Amino acid sequence: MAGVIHPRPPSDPDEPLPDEPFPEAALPELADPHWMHRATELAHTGFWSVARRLPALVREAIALGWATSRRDTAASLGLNVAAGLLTTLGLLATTGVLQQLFAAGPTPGRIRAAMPALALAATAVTARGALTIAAGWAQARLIPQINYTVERRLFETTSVVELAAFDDAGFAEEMDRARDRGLIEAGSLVNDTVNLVTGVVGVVATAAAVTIIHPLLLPCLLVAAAPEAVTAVRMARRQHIDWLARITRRRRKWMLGDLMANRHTAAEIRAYQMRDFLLSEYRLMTRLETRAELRLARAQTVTRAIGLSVTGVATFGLYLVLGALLMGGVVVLAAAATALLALQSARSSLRTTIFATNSLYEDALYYQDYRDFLDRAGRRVPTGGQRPVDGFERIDLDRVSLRYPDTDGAAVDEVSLTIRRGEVVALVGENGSGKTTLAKLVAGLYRPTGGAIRWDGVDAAELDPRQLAAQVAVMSQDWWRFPFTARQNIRVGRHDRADGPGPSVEAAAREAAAHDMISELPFGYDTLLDRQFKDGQDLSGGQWQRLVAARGLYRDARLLICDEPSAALDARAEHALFQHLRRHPDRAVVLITHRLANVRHADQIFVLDHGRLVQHGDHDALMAQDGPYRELFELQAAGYLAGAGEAAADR
Ligand SMILES: Nc1ncnc2c1ncn2[C@@H]1O[C@H](COP(=O)(O)OP(=O)(O)OP(=O)(O)O)[C@@H](O)[C@H]1O
Repeated sequence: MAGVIHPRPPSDPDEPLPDEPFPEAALPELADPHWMHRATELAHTGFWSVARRLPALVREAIALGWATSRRDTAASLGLNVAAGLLTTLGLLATTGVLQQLFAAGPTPGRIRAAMPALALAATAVTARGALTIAAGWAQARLIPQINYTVERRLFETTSVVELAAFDDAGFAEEMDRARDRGLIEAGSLVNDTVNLVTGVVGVVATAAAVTIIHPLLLPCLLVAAAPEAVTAVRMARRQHIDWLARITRRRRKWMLGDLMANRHTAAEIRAYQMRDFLLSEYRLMTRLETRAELRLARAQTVTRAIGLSVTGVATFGLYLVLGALLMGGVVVLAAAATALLALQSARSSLRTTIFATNSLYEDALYYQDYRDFLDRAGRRVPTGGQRPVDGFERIDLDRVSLRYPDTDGAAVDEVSLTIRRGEVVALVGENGSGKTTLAKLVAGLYRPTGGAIRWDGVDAAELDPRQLAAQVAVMSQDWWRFPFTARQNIRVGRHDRADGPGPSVEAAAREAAAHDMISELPFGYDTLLDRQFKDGQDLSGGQWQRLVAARGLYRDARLLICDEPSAALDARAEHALFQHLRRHPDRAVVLITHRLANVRHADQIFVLDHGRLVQHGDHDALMAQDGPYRELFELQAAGYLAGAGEAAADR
């Protein structure tokens, strides 16, 4: 669908819509959601193909339930089966009651004779009700547990897979698919399985009772119940396929609604006066949606009317057959009356079975996405080595390269350099030259696709990955605004650190020039930094960056990587931060910045160009050379000097 621009519907919202549909009316540039492939698969599968896959699906669902809670799974299924047996018993007891009531003799005597069967029927109905309630309770307990289990499994996996997996478009899409629908469908899969079992047990129990009463009644009952079952299948599938066909449009309608009622878009929508445009698109979507709903309602009414007519004829036929059997003395009156009662029970159980079959198949398709994703993600969990690591004297990069998936060239190309404890090392270069990628390689976030990184002579791949990560703090260029309090936002830098060595939250905030700013917040360090919650506050970009710097300093790691740590800081905050990024005997700092004044005092400056290391030395040595460092430095310096000159001229 992507890229196909369909004809636009009338822009005037009051103009009548022509008959032919506009499937891509609003926002035609949007492609279908990735999980639509399952919807299409479903639309093209017939009911009987679905039914054939049922045993495997039921096995899968029961295994999932069993792994989550044996007790609740056994109770959900066992109690429903027991309730089905009581249905049979109830119907048989009812026949007994009717036989006594229709027997010859005075009425009081017949009622007395019917009492034992009546008591049995009442007990069966009551016990059946109690079992059904208990089964419902077990089912209600089971489903949230399953939802929780599959959700936990997913997040345990997504949070441990290697970072490189997130650069793989296929992986990201599978993850979205697993999260979007796969998660929700696991609970439904089990729920629908229990419903299916309940429906099938109901049908079998009714059929058993009818067969015991008289074998000839069973085919009569099946023929009478069949039209309603066929109508239910047709209506359920039609409704489902129609629902699928409208998903894209409903999604667009939801997106338009979200644009008009969203804090983040409110300013832009007003600034560009987009209201009328968005409202007209929304109205159009609503009208198309209403038209589709009416079309479905019309079709469903026709199907229902035909179904009911055929059901009426079949029921009438059943009456005729029962009449003939009665007249011929083949069945007694009581058995015929019970058959009519059984018909109601069979119809309701059949309906449950059919709906559950349809839903179960759909659930299974989406649940498969979840399973596929877990398999794929499981293969991308870094294994790492066993060797312990605690600090370092030197980290050597030996012809290290990294090529991102689906890209032509290497982002980092055979770079060799050494970082020593106690040093401040700067990475410099134009946009896209590979600085951030190189820093992530040093931090162990990516594994090199070529060359090796050695910590005191040991290949990083042999080191325990958790211990290695504990040595590193990264002040990232693209930090996230975590919706926690200011204190938590700093503490997550090393959330499991007990009071002991390392700066306190406040000390780290002071070093990053964030303390005063945090103290001025309404609840100080306990202010929640997310406006979407009560009493939440927003920070400016620069204030957030101070907080991120405080987090990095709080982590108190042996290797501190600062990727543009001051891009959003004002001059005073920047000055304060760099006071704390100076040499420290126990740690090394890798600094990436475009503000070259900040790298002047670095022990080593590495200049990158298109992923390759093109210059190396300290500031004085690099300024003495005619290379890119001096060129970039002088360009920046000239900007400042020109500004100073103009300012002086203005005065
Ligand atoms: N996740 C990724 N997937 C694919 N390519 C990427 C990814 N991240 C970066 N790149 C590419 O790798 C190259 C190096 O990017 P990198 O972010 O390391 O540069 P940089 O020197 O830090 O740039 P800047 O100064 O703009 O921050 C660029 O061409 C970029 O487009």
